[in-house]
Amino acid sequence: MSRKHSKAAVASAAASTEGLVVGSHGRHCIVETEDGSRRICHPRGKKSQAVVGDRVLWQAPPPGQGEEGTIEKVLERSNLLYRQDEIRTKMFAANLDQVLILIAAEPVFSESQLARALIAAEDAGIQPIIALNKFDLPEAFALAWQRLEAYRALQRPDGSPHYPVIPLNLTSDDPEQKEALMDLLAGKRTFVLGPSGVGKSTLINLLVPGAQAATNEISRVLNTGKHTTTTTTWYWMDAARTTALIDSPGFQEFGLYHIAPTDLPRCMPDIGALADQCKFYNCTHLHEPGCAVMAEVDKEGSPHCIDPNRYRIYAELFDELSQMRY
Ligand SMILES: Nc1nc2c(ncn2[C@@H]2O[C@H](COP(=O)(O)OP(=O)(O)OP(=O)(O)O)[C@@H](O)[C@H]2O)c(=O)[nH]1
Ligand SMILES: [Zn+2]
Repeated sequence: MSRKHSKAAVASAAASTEGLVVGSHGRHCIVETEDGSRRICHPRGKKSQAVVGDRVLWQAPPPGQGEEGTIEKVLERSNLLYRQDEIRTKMFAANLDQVLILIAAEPVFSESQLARALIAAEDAGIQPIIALNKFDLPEAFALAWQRLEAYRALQRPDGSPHYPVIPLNLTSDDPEQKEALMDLLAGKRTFVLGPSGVGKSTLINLLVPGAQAATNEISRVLNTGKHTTTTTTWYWMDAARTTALIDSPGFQEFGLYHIAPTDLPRCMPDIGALADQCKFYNCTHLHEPGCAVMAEVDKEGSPHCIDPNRYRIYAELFDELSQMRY
């Protein structure tokens, strides 16, 4: 082989291929190629640290050097869902269409955690859907549904619901419920977020044929002899690979350190709808005279009435995010 030819051969062997990150564990990832096959890849450097949902350019190893590839480049993301506290940033997933926030009649959900998840999704520009599971527990469900009233009432300027809020009973095999869920998810990449015990595994098993097998496969591939902790997992719901559910481990605290306190109204639509009518353009809506937001808190009968719990969450977050900054 001429020198020129061998150079070309090396270049083509080392050519990068596009792939989708479908699993991650620590710093390594599982990349799915166009033909659906999967392999472990390691980031080349700090800049190529990928998360589930990322499109990446990856390279196979040179012949004789095993199966594991390298991620050369993370392609530009359309969005990234993450949380951040004083110490670290935790990236959930990238390039999402929707976040399904799953809560349940039991265990009782934290409204503050729900509000935080909604704020993070708004900030990332990802459509949130709230699903309240376990409607077969009538008393607890009625209470929880009531607690969601402020969320159910939120509307976009055209009168459509700002957050779809859907009741579920995931232990039932009602075909209509399944069909409605399929319709909601069809053709989209949906990240499932929710505390422990709400029914995330039940949801995945209901909608993803062979989910357990897929999970086992990912653990098998990732488990290189070490103990494998929970990971974020991508599931295709259809053979054509157009609809995806992404499941992640639960979390304790949802830090929003990446959001400036003055950005909160933009991410809380009920507050944001009034924020530009305050007397002062830089009103914090906490104490200023002529504040249009404060005037509407718990104002019965007003179409712009702000739920007092929502306002309390706003004020607490404003305080928390301001303190973290100084
Ligand atoms: N009554 C009732 N129980 C449900 C429903 N959906 C799920 N469960 C039960 O709730 C419990 C928790 O469900 P999982 O699917 O394991 O919840 P998870 O969110 O995956 O929880 P973790 O594994 O802890 O993250 C299980 O015992 C389920 O059988 C429902 O609609 N009604
Ligand atoms: Zn104000």
